[in-house]
Amino acid sequence: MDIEHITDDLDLEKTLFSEDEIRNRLGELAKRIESDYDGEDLLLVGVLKGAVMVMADLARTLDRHVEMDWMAISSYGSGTTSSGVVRILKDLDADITGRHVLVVEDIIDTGLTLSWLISNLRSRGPASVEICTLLRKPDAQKMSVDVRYVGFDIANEFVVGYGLDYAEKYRNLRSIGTLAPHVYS
Ligand SMILES: O=P(O)(O)OC[C@H]1O[C@H](OP(=O)(O)OP(=O)(O)O)[C@H](O)[C@@H]1O
Ligand code: HPA
Ligand SMILES: [Mg+2]
Repeated sequence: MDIEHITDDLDLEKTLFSEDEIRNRLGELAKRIESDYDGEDLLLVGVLKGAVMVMADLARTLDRHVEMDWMAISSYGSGTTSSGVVRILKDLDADITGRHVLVVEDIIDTGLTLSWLISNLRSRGPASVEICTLLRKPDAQKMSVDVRYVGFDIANEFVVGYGLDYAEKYRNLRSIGTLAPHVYS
């Protein structure tokens, strides 16, 4: 019995996207990315920790050279205050001046994290900054974010798996789903 089976049985209410569905959709996005950046240098920037799975699978699906770098940021105020204030915990190793940057994310929820991050990256003088996110919640967005590559638009409900956590758990599920009510109580 693998770990996904165990946690699926106990804690997931419904599965939204299976491992296969995620893989297929990333394959489609990868084809568009290959074509859009044909002949260009490309730096993928993953946002820790949630983007780890998307980054690992997207990067391996891309049939071209890419560089990978990571940022860790801590968001404040995305709950009641909605201030969108963000602190950098780990900055990029790379200087992105003049480079094509593709930010890789697991989810855009309110949009506060990415709207802050994109303006921060733009201030560094890159050739371009675009976003690839596996999930987006259109009904939850407080800040509009211009996203070039979206895996799936989903309803405004809390999801876990494939990098997405609830209190740091469930990131290692292979599929994405919602949690059963007993988990929250
Ligand atoms: O659009 P928003 O409302 O800003 O939410 C999206 C952000 O929230 C999650 O990160 P989180 O802060 O939970 O950190 P994690 O990736 O380490 O789980 C997710 O990975 C995005 O980065
Ligand atoms: O729905 C979500 N699940 C997990 N982490 C998140 N961070 C923002 N939205 C979510
Ligand atoms: Mg989280």
